[in-house]
Amino acid sequence: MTVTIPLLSLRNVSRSFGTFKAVTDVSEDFGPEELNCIIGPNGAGKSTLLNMICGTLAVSSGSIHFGDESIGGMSGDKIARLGIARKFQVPSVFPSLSVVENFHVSASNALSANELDEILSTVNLSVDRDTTASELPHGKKQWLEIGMALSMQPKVLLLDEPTAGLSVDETRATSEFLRTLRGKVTVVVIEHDMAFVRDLKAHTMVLHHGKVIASGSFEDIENNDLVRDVYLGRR
Ligand SMILES: Nc1ncnc2c1ncn2[C@@H]1O[C@H](COP(=O)(O)OP(=O)(O)OP(=O)(O)O)[C@@H](O)[C@H]1O
Repeated sequence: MTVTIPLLSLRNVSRSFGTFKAVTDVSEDFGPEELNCIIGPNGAGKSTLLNMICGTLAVSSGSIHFGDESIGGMSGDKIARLGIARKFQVPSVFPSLSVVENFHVSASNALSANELDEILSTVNLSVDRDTTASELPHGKKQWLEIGMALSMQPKVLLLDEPTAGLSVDETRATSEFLRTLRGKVTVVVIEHDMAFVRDLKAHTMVLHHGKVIASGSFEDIENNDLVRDVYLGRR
């Protein structure tokens, strides 16, 4: 029997703001090179959880392990250097640089021509390689930023609403290319768009009022009565 050791492991992770508990006792494992999704209504604690994983916010209690390293209290820079890359909801790119230059600037180690081509092709930007970032439409800026995070050659890629502001076709293309990352990098995506989450076929965790109310395949989640109640607004 093969035992998969989780790459990222959260145990009883909590975060309070004053007396308000934004995240309470979250325990979850993210396996190596798996696709994972975190969903939940507005204010459920999704971004707070991601912020704790990448070191933007300290945990109030509980532990976060990356491999066998405890990263719960580490600075964001140190966590990034260990191999956890984060893309925020609003694209932040170098507007006057070309797509390829943006990738080179983001790379932690020099990218070979093959690595560069692979990233360009993954995020559908091969034909735009020499386009100045400021001239890209919003959707391609989102992809550029995912490419910039991939240029760091991370072990974990954290994405906060990568489909924000994208068209239906762009959203579908995004889930298609994220699926190709399975087997290459551990991906954790926060999303609101249920069609996208269904398409992604990822391990899905549902947060509600800061607590995990369900975790499993998207089919399990979709058929879970409590999750349906939460999304239909009955709780
Ligand atoms: N710095 C902060 N100070 C005080 N309260 C905060 C802070 N950051 C988040 N919160 C509160 O914590 C709760 C969880 O917020 P969070 O942004 O993590 O939710 P979310 O699930 O990502 O929501 P959304 O889907 O709307 O982005 C919210 O009630 C929010 O107002």
